[in-house]
Amino acid sequence: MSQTSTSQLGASAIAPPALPLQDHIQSGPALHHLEEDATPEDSSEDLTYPGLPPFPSDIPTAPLLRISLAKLLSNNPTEITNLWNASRDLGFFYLDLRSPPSSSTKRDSAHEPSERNVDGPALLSSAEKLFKTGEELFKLPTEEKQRYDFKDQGSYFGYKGIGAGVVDAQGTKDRNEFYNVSKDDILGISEPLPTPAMLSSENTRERLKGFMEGSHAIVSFILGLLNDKLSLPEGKLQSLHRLEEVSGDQVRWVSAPPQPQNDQQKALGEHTDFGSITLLHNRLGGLQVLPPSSPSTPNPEWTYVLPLRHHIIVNLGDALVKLTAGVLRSNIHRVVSPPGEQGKETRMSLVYFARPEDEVVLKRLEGSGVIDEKAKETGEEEGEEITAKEWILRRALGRRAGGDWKASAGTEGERFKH
Ligand SMILES: O=C(O)CCC(=O)C(=O)O
Ligand SMILES: [Fe+2]
Repeated sequence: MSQTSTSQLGASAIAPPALPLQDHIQSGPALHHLEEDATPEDSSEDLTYPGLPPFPSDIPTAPLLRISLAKLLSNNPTEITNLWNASRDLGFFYLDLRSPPSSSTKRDSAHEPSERNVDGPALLSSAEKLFKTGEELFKLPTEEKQRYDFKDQGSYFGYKGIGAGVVDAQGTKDRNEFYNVSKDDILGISEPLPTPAMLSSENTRERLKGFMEGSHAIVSFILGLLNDKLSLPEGKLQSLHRLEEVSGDQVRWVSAPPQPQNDQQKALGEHTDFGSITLLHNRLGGLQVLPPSSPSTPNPEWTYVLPLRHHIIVNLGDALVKLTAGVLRSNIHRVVSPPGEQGKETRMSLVYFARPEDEVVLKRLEGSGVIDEKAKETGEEEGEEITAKEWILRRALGRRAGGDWKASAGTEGERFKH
């Protein structure tokens, strides 16, 4: 296969020419370049969201690699290398969920168990419907939504109102509301939690079930590819994330109303995600990442992630950092007001958070030379023994108003150590 290597910052790697991207932030030499295979991107594609103001063309955006799920499914080695590099360098990438454009990317191994239920277009249409559900959900009166805040019962599932979370150590209130739905509840693995009537209808539960199964299938598929690259024993990562086992996996709707022009606070404070893999459906800007520092970028700057239609944003969380001694990266991100005209809209995201099963102890996995090598290189000591359940509860509730901000820190501090 002919391969050319272009800069990771090249526009074709990130966004189509229809969305002119200015000089991107200078990312350091530590970042890998995008490997491109012989299939060129369709330059006529329009990746803006219809009916929404466009993301301003003069604002720099982060150099996330665009990876095609169809190419991953067809075992395209270049695409798999890009996935591996993105997972180590930035821990964030776009995943194009569209069907293969031509027979050249037909799945030749679609019957592998790890690929069952992997269906990008179906996930996109299911997300479309759930966006509408989310819009209706947040229209409910605040007092009604408030009845489903279960923080006092030690649970992060259910509702979190605007200002019920904090964005920094000073306790500044957040500017968004969440609704978290547990995978175990929807799949009948745990007792159902009380919900507003619109979420308990059979229709909505079926829709959520399909979305959770489809999201989980993509997560397992990605975990399988990472497992191979890490040279872990066959199926190891997937075995820690079984759909039918008890875990903190959840769907979250996030909604932030427009903010006053003269008072733009962070909607969601800086954080790394707690779990393993996050699949994020975004339509408006506002998400920002802090690119990894390197000798050429001593002062990394918060940089917007441009939402791309037909794509999701995938990011890795702390659990994978802990399991791999930092081979995989969980990058800091936050949410601010969408820029320009987009700031006049209510910003909603739909997220699937995949986490290790509750009882998985988050410590370095055995059986991988890549992980052993990394641990040796960084001198990583075996840290505290904490289960996924304890870790996620501590992190999630510590970011609520009145929680312990310091104790709820994630792996982001680690990056400054090495
Ligand atoms: O809304 C977004 O774009 C990101 C939300 C997020 O980072 C989170 O809920 O962990
Ligand atoms: Fe996040």
